[in-house]
Amino acid sequence: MSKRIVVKDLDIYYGSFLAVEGVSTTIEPRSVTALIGPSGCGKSTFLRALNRMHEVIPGARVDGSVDLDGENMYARGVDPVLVRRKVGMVFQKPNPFPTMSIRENVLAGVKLNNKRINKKDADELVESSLRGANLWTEVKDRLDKPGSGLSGGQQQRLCIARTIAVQPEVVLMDEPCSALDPISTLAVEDLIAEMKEKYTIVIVTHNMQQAARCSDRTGFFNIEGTGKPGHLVEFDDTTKIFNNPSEKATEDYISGRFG
Ligand SMILES: Nc1ncnc2c1ncn2[C@@H]1O[C@H](COP(=O)(O)OP(=O)(O)OP(=O)(O)O)[C@@H](O)[C@H]1O
Repeated sequence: MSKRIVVKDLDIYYGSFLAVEGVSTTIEPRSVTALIGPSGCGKSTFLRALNRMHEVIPGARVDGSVDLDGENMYARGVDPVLVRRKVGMVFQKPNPFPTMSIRENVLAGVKLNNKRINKKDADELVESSLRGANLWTEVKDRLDKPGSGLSGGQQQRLCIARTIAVQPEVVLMDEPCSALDPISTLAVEDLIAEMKEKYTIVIVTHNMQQAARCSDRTGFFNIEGTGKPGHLVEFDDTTKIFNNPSEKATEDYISGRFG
C-alpha cells in the first residue's frame, strides 16, 4: 500500500507569488519523513502540494512534477479527488465533524467518496481503523456518542482513523501534535511509528525532538528573507541531519541559533 513519492523541480505559487522553489527529492515508502524549518519557509505549502490540497486556494498552482510510484499526480486529466484519496491528510487542529458520532466520523471519508458499504463491512472498517489509530479500546463502548466529546488527543487519533479508513497509501500530517498535551503527543508519536509499517508518512513539525524521535528522514526548508521563496536546503537521514548536517544553515537551525 505504501508508495514512493518522487518530487522533481517543484515550484509552488500563490498567484504570482513563488512560495517554494525548485524542490527535488524522493520520499521512501514505509518511512517517516519530517519537514522542519523556520516559520514561512513553505513546509505546509510543500506538504499540501503532495496531495494537491493547496489547489483549494484560488490561484495556487505548481510547476514540476510529483510522482506517486511513477505516476505524476499533476498530469493532465488526473482527478485531484482521487489523489487525495491515495494521499490523506491530518491537520494541526483535530477537526472531527462535531455533529457526527465517533462511528460516523470514521466512515465520513469513505461516504464522501460515494462508496456504498454494508453494515457488516462498515463495522469491520470502523474497528480496524480505530485499532489502527490506537483508539479502539478507549471508544469501543461509545461509538454512537459524538466525536467532539473526546479529549483533544483522542480527537486527533479519531481524525487519523478517519484518514486511514479510506485506505490511503500516503499520510501527510501538518503539525499533528501542536494542539496536544505531552501525553497525547506521545500517543500520536507511538501511532506514527506503527503506521509507517503500512504507509508513507510525511510530517511537518516545529518540534525538533519530535522530528528526531519519530522520523527516519528529515528535510530542512529555509528562506533567505521575507517575500523570497522557500528552498529545501538539506534532506537526509534524521541522524545525519541532527548529528552532522552538511549545511551550516541546517546546523544553525537545529542548534537553535535562528528560526
Ligand atoms: N493561502 C495563501 N495565500 C498566499 N500566500 C500564502 C498562503 N499560504 C501561505 N502563503 C505564503 O507562502 C509562504 C509559505 O507559507 P507556509 O505556510 O507554507 O510556511 P510554513 O513553513 O508552513 O510556515 P509555518 O511554520 O509558520 O506554518 C509564506 O510566505 C506564506 O505567507
